[in-house]
Amino acid sequence: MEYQDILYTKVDGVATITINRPQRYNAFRAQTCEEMIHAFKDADFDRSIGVVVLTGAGDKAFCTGGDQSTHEGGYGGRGAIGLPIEEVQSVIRDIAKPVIARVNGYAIGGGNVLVTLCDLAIASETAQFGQVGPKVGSVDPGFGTALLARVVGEKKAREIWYLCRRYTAQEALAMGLVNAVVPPERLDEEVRRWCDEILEKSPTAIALAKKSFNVDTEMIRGMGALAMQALRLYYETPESAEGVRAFQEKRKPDFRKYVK
Ligand SMILES: CC(C)(COP(=O)(O)OP(=O)(O)OC[C@H]1O[C@@H](n2cnc3c(N)ncnc32)[C@H](O)[C@@H]1OP(=O)(O)O)[C@@H](O)C(=O)NCCC(=O)NCCSC(=O)c1cc(O)c2ccccc2c1O
Repeated sequence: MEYQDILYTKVDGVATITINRPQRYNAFRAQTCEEMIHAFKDADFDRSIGVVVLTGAGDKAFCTGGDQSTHEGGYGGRGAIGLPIEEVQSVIRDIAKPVIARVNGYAIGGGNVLVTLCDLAIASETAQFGQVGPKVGSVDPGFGTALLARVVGEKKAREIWYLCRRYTAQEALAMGLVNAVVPPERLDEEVRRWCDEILEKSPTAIALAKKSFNVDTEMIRGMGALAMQALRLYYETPESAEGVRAFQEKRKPDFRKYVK
């Protein structure tokens, strides 16, 4: 597969997938998801690879979720919402190798979900985290909500989704969303150090550990699949459209008339 939206490199046992859409703050569209799925599978099948790093191009954003400029009641590609994001989420969990999020900037919306899903996360001091779904007419009521609650606790996860605030890297560390925070100039070195420590370990033991960690939260995948069908219907409503339009028009959304 020829990649347009991602960069994919392999160096000394580490595969790095970089979402390469800095002009869109590394938001993903359908094409980006297809390429990420392909690259993760390649890394899984490649016996020279022991760890996968997921990151974003540039220093502004790790990933800001779905590309709102391609969102018109759906994202126009494959799957229930026109974006096979549930397959990206699944492949991160399913590959037998640890995935480390190298969080170099904004991890917002679906980008924050990716951080939640990665086995480990190392953030630059400049990174910012948060959810925006209820502000922009969307929600990820699967791994986005339920797995987040497992990672940061119920109260914090509800705060993150209901208030849509932004959190600093230090706050993300305190809530357990990331494993380490370093100055931006030390990010690559720190990520490599963590990768090298993993690469020294038994790959079979690591794979068994990863798969065993997944078991406890596996039912969330089913919840997410159901949610995608519901989201398809939600995206067709004026309420969801108001959120997308407000983001595109750089104004506050007006959802009050949709209170049930
Ligand atoms: C990321 C921000 C907090 C940055 O704010 P800031 O004020 O610093 O900068 P701007 O807002 O001016 O943004 C700069 C520039 O980037 C463009 N941009 C940023 N994010 C996106 C995006 N996601 N899509 C398209 N473009 C984006 C922005 O338009 C500006 O471009 P200009 O040309 O105007 O300069 C802030 O930008 C922000 O809050 N972004 C919103 C992010 C967003 O709405 N994301 C989508 C949420 S929905 C989602 O991600 C999602 C993901 C999933 O995985 C799901 C899975 C299952 C179900 C649902 C899912 C889902 O809904």
